[in-house]
Amino acid sequence: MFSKFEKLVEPFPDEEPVAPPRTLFGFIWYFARPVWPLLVAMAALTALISVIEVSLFGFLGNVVDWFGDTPKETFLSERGWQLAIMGFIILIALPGIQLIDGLVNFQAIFGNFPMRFRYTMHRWLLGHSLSFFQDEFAGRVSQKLMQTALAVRETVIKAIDVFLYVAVYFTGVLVLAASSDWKLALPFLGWLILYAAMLRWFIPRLDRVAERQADARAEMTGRIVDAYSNVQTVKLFAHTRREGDYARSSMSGFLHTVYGQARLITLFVVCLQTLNSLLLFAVAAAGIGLWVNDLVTIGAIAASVGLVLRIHGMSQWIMWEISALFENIGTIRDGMATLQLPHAITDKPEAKPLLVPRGEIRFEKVSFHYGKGDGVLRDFDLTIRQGEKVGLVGRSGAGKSTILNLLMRFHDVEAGRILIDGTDIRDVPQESLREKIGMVTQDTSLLHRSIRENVLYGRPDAGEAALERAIARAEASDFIEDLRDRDGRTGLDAEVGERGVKLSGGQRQRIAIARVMLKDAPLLLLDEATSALDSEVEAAIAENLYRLMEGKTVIAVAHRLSTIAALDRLVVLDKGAIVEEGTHADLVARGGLYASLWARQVGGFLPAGANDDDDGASAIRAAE
Ligand SMILES: Nc1ncnc2c1ncn2[C@@H]1O[C@H](COP(=O)(O)OP(=O)(O)OP(=O)(O)O)[C@@H](O)[C@H]1O
Repeated sequence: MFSKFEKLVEPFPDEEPVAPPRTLFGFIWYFARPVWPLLVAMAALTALISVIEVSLFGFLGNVVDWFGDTPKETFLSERGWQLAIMGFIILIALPGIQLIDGLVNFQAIFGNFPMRFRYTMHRWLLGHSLSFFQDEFAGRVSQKLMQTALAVRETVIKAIDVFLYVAVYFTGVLVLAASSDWKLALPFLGWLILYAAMLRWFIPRLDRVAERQADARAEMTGRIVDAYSNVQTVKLFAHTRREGDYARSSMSGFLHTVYGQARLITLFVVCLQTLNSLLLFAVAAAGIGLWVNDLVTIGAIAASVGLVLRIHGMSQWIMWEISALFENIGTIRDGMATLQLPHAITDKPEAKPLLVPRGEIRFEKVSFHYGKGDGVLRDFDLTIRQGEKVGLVGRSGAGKSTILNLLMRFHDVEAGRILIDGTDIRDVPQESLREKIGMVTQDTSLLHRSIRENVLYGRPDAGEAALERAIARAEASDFIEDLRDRDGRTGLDAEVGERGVKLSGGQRQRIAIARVMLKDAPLLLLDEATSALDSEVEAAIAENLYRLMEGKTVIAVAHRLSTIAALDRLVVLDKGAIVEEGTHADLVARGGLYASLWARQVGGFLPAGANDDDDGASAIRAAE
């Protein structure tokens, strides 16, 4: 029975996720729509339970009246069948309905609904461009994903539960009281009006305080997380105490909002108790007055007092449910600001996979400034022929990484175009573009998985032999053999820790190189690909790296010029424009920017032979 209900909602739908709607209602409905029949069923069951509960009080009143007007001898024969029906409702029908309600609520919706949200939105978020994740903290995005999923579920369920239950229940109460005498309904009506006024006054205030509290909580958590994630800097500057004080000021800001909230709660509880006492008093007084004048029966008074006591407990519940509802709506609004952002870089619907028969890369009048209007790349032209190996050289901030990132389409160019074998990279699916490019970056963070999974990321279907060959070519076999993680897994199966922190920078970079070797894509981008390696390992890898470059078009960026001096052509950038081009020997001979950069790297003088028109190899040796 449980599993039948658990299968009513598919938590992992196949459909490709699309941008969720921008309005609050649209956003909630987008996720609620697939389960609407269950929500309708839940609403109907809630209404039914509510009607039964009120009618139980009505029945209680009748029983009290029967005690007075039916002789004991004939009581069972006269009232037996009515008692049996009520017994059936109490013992069989009500628990049965509550069971179905529970199955729909907990088995079908409770777990599946938020998981469906998370799965859909996670896939949507993964489609965002790199700059989305650079602007947002990863932790913040994932927290929003988790929280908003629960908030959407709670909002939908609470909205049905509270509003429907309350509407049906109070209508039932008024009808029941009025059916004895309309005057008996007056205290309930009065209570309802005052209660609504109270909610109107308290809820917006609680809502505002909850919003301030959420901000204060985010600030407090942010400061604490910042300190933990930069703990090395904190220790380096011996600022442990200062960090404590820094967090303390945000903690006291948070505490302030808690005090504000607690004051409102105390005030609310006192007001509600007073109102409920007034209701009890008014119903009892009205009941006695009406009974004295023979206008109502004892049973009606018993039923009314029963209802008052029930309302006593319920009114507090409603208040918390409504303020929780507002809190959840606040969470959704907050989450929506991040989750519904449209993808900045999208594939054209008619995009066809990229084909790279030759591997020519062409930048045509490319301008790009990270949306700042100016200052990074302007009218940049560069053609890299099939199989050519080009090194990009320039001072820090010249725009080298930007060029590689544009080619990967991590950002879209603001003007001009980038062509691969004549195809504009905006006309092909991003995945097919990136499948054709192998890239090793300076700051390699690994996935929090095993070494094997990290390397296989380059080509998930690669066999064991190919995997081991790639690792050997990246000079990574030795250190991998010695690895052991906390759970005792060794070698390729050892986990690397979050972002690969348990490995040295050079080890991480070798894994990244192995991954790209395994991928074996026709275009290769190396952005400071060997910067974290010591000279010995770098020299050992260099040969394999050159072998990997064979037949591929390569763009390499390196500050250590010796690592790229031997490439076919060096392109020297300054402030986003090409200022020099040529082989290492040409450029050194020219005595321009490259020559001065090179001279500084080899110790303030040009090495012997650097001016000769060799392939730069002697210069490299001199620089080492
Ligand atoms: N995500 C970004 N948002 C805004 N501006 C950026 C961003 N990334 C880089 N920049 C700016 O673009 C310019 C070029 O940066 P880029 O990283 O391409 O230079 P680089 O030549 O690779 O430098 P380095 O050698 O230090 O890595 C710099 O002025 C930098 O501040």
